[in-house]
Amino acid sequence: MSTVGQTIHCKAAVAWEAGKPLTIEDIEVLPPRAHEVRVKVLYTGVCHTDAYSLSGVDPEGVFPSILGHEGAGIVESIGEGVTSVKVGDHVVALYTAECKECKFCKSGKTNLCGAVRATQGKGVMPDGTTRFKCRGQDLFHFMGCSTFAQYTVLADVSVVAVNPEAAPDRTCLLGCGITTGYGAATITAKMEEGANIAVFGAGCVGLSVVQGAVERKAGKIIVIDINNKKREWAEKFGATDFVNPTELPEGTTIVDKLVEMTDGGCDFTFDCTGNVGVMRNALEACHKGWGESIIIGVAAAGKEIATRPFQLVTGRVWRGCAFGGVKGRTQLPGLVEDYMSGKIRVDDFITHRHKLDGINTAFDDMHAGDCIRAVVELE
Ligand SMILES: NC(=O)C1=CN([C@@H]2O[C@H](COP(=O)(O)OP(=O)(O)OC[C@H]3O[C@@H](n4cnc5c(N)ncnc54)[C@H](OP(=O)(O)O)[C@@H]3O)[C@@H](O)[C@H]2O)C=CC1
Ligand SMILES: N[C@@H](CCC(=O)N[C@@H](CSC=O)C(=O)NCC(=O)O)C(=O)O
Ligand SMILES: [Zn+2]
Ligand SMILES: [Zn+2]
Repeated sequence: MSTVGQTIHCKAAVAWEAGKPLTIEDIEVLPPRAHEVRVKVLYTGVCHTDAYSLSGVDPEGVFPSILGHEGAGIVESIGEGVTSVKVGDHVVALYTAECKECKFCKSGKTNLCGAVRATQGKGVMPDGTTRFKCRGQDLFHFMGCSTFAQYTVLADVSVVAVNPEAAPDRTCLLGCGITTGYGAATITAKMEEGANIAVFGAGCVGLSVVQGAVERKAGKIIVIDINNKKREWAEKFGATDFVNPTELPEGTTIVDKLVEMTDGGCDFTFDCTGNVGVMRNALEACHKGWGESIIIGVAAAGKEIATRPFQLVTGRVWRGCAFGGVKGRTQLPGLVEDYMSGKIRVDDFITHRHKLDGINTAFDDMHAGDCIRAVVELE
């Protein structure tokens, strides 16, 4: 029986309040309205940002909500006016929308898009309402995606169709972590061959920066992580060096160490931890005159970055990027093809797998230190 135009009853992992485990609930998913797409979610990754928002430190965190933003699935139905995808398309959810018409999209200077960002940050669809109900209550959306549900509704600008031959338990990871790191290295950083780089934090994002740097033929690719288990991971993805900052000799800082290893400082550094102290080290480990530090990590509400302005006066550059600077609708299908052809590694990132009812274990995995990405099957 067709579900088109009907409310769908299905399961979802609901975040009722900050800091509490998710609970598996029967929810109602309303039909998509104009310029919206309803997607049967097949797989979702669990990103550090989901844990960040669930913890309660995200200024945009609203509850009750359905988290998840690293998802892949199949279009179940479309609302009026949707032309960019059709029923049956294999799609990836985009937390960085691309409308192709707004000031941002037309600027050619950024992958950020202004079309749905304001409502997305409030946990609602562009018309200000939600498409989820549970126990008689509305549930908020998350990052325009809400992939911890068997069905979700997204704005059409927040969905991209990809090669249906690509396995959705892999393409879901291109919806955030891998694309973010790979894009930061290959799009945001204008990395020349032989550049010396340092990557702070060897999770999915950091290791993806490493694979992007290898692709750009960087020189030294130094990974810094406080967890020694990450050394093997870093080397597997092509890092030339690994440093655990907690094991440096007394009196030697991580900045001293990196400056010494790179004859004066790195050409590019990347923060993939979300720790503002690490962000400062990453900036100060850059080469005088030209070194660029790219902030990727998401820091908690109230946290601020600091450095001596002299660091910038003397030519170091602080910048940041969302989704690696990748334009989702324009560029993600190509990245999926790059995965299919073996140019981008995805399979290696999957260390843990769960069914929807094991989703809280996926959050525990993330904190246990031996997890790069847990993939959750929605069926
Ligand atoms: N800007 C954007 O578009 C995006 C940003 N993010 C953000 O990027 C960051 C990384 O995400 P993800 O890879 O999923 O996270 P992970 O938790 O998988 O990886 C973070 C890594 O950093 C390590 N780490 C923690 N503290 C330090 C420190 N002081 N020095 C060095 N290493 C440290 C962690 O070690 P341990 O294993 O011991 O915890 C872990 O290996 C997060 O802040 C996330 O919110 C994610 C996606 C997109
Ligand atoms: N809601 C947070 C900001 C969180 C944030 O910076 N998100 C990143 C993506 S993290 C993905 O895992 C991002 O894309 N930022 C740009 C954006 O427009 O949201 C807060 O308010 O601090
Ligand atoms: Zn993410
Ligand atoms: Zn736009």
